[in-house]
Amino acid sequence: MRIVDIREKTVSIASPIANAYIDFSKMTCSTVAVVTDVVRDGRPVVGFGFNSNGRYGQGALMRERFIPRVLEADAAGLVDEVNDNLDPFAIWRTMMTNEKPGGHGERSVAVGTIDMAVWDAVAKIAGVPLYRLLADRYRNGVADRTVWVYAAGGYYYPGKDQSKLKDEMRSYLDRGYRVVKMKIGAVPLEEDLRRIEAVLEVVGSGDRLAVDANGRFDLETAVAYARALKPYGLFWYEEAGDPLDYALQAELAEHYDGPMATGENLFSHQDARNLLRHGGMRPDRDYLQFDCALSYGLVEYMRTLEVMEGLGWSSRRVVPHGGHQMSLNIAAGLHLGGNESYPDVFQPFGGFADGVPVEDGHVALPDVPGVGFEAKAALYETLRELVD
Ligand SMILES: O=C([O-])CC(=O)C(=O)O
Ligand SMILES: [Mg+2]
Repeated sequence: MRIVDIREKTVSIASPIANAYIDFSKMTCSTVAVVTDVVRDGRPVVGFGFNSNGRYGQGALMRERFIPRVLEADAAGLVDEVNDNLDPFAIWRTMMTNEKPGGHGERSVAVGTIDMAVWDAVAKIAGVPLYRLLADRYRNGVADRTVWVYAAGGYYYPGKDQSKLKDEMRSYLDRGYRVVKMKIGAVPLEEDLRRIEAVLEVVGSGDRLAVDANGRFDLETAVAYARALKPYGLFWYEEAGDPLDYALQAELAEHYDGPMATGENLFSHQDARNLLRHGGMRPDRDYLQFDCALSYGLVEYMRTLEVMEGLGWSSRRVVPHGGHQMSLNIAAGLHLGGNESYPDVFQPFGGFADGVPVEDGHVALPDVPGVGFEAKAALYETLRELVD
């Protein structure tokens, strides 16, 4: 059993939307196919992966370092004899050969994307959905039947007035979501408060609305927003300051007793550990948003979950960033608290399996081998381009 090829391609996910820090007018992402010599249903098993929005395609790093290391390795060393399958941990170690610690910038995205494709292949070789494989291997066979999801959107874009923002949020509720998320921080506080109040008119109460500043604020601005947001009783206040400014996050907690969320821009278990040690995050109410597709994949994610456990955090406090099916599988199989969803943006990568409705804020997973990409037609069409 061996990996015979790993292919990658950079695809556009450009759109006119903006958050408080970046616009997505030139956004790209990598797609990856891990081609194996294992045959199922008369065809070679191919695992697919892609990286989440917000970091660009990582083709150069994959081509120059990570793909050659896997293809040049002794194939026997990448096999999990016990499970008669590929070994994602051995493949991960091979990819990370001769990589120094620290500085988790873009390579964590490159490795995370290949790792997603490896796990897709592993679950396909086993003939089961990935969440089932994870629950069987690591959670005594118990998987969550459905996963709580919230609808992320509410971006800034040219010509978007409050009535359009309200229409967007109403359409999420119509599609079964109970909690929605909108961007803040790209306009003055007073204007954001008017936008928030417009959305509250649609969703009804603060506990159905999360806001996301995308790391834009200095401490003073973060605190000013905290004071203004407090009376709304929001679902969470996300990424107020720079993702690596743990002191800011800790100080902010002194001014805001409602739930806060952060972590989408932390790409390793060491960074996650620093946040939990020094960021003042509160395990009884705050949320962690680590995204495997940006942070060295599921192999590293398991280390992050271990770090959390060691520091007294339930895995249920994790609601990953990224709105992709990989995190949805991890959520169901490893008992996370939920998953982000982008019903309208970042297509075809956002959203879940076709024909599986969101009901009362929860979504079920399709019963197909692997991550479930084949159950999302528009996405599968894009991924297939790597092998057709
Ligand atoms: O706008 C983005 O970069 C995405 C983001 O923060 C989120 O989904 O939480
Ligand atoms: Mg965010």
